[in-house]
Amino acid sequence: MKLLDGKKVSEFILKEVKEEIDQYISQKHLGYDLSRPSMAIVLVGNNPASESYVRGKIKACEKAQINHKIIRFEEDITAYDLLNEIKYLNKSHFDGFIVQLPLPNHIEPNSIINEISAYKDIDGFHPLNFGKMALGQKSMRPATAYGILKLIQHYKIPTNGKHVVVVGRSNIVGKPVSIMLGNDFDIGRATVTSCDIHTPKKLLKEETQKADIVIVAVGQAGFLTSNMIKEGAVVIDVGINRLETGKLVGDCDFQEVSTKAGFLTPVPGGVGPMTIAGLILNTFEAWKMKNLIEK
Ligand SMILES: Nc1nc2c(c(=O)[nH]1)N[C@@H](CN(C=O)c1ccc(C(=O)N[C@@H](CCC(=O)O)C(=O)O)cc1)CN2
Ligand SMILES: [Mg+2]
Repeated sequence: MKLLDGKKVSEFILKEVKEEIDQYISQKHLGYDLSRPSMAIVLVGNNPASESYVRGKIKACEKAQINHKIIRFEEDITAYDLLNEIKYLNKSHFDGFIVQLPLPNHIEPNSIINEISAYKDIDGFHPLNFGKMALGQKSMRPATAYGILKLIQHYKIPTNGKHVVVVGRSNIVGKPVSIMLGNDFDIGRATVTSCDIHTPKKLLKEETQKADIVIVAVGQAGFLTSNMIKEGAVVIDVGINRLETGKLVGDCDFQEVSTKAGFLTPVPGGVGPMTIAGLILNTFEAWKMKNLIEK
């Protein structure tokens, strides 16, 4: 079994992005002095997991030399005030921004996401970007799904004509990764089956046992066991579950699955860092679009 080292691949991507930015700036595209890309992160409340992910995003910005700012709000901010901040950020100098999820229960996330300028939506969550992604058009792509495709690409794992089973259909992971792997691109052209936590376990097992690639994103420790996969399968574990012991685990029974899978992402160090790499790639793309480097 080979580990798919998301930590290493993400470091590689951040370095590459930094160097490409350096190059564009030194070339003075269209004769202008370009400033480096910039991102803002809106963080509401003090959810410890969100704090940790945001720290990861800041570290990645530092490595790629992307300017960054955290904009913090108290847990009890109103949806109205948060929307006003979004409207301000849409017009600001930031090339892109995100609203860290989850939001407090009194704020409906779609009412906020839908107001983000599609040009600055570096999470790729806005309906315009999601729609373009689904149609196979150039767009900002949901960061986790984008990161998973980059990981598959890095390890030269074929997807063309392969059977992929995605377990989980959230808007930020399961749904976009299913669509992207079914699109007509090099990293795509797969036969994709979309399942979730409601798929009867017997049917789910029949599907996953046939899969060349299983992507599991359900948020349940120990959900995917070795009797659910075929020998040599590629297993991509998107889960992040913190056990009572404090240990961080994915959705796979790692010990079991690692004896049977051909490739497997660890948790931590697999998909998580690739999510952040996807965000950095989107920021780079938003910056290039703004500066007319790419349309
Ligand atoms: N606005 C967004 N909110 C959320 C997203 C998102 O893409 N945009 N995704 C998740 C959380 N997430 C990014 O925000 C995220 C999750 C995990 C990691 C990560 O690097 N995990 C590490 C372990 C970190 C730890 O020790 O806690 C790993 O797997 O190695 C990065 C980003 C929900 N919200
Ligand atoms: Mg999902």
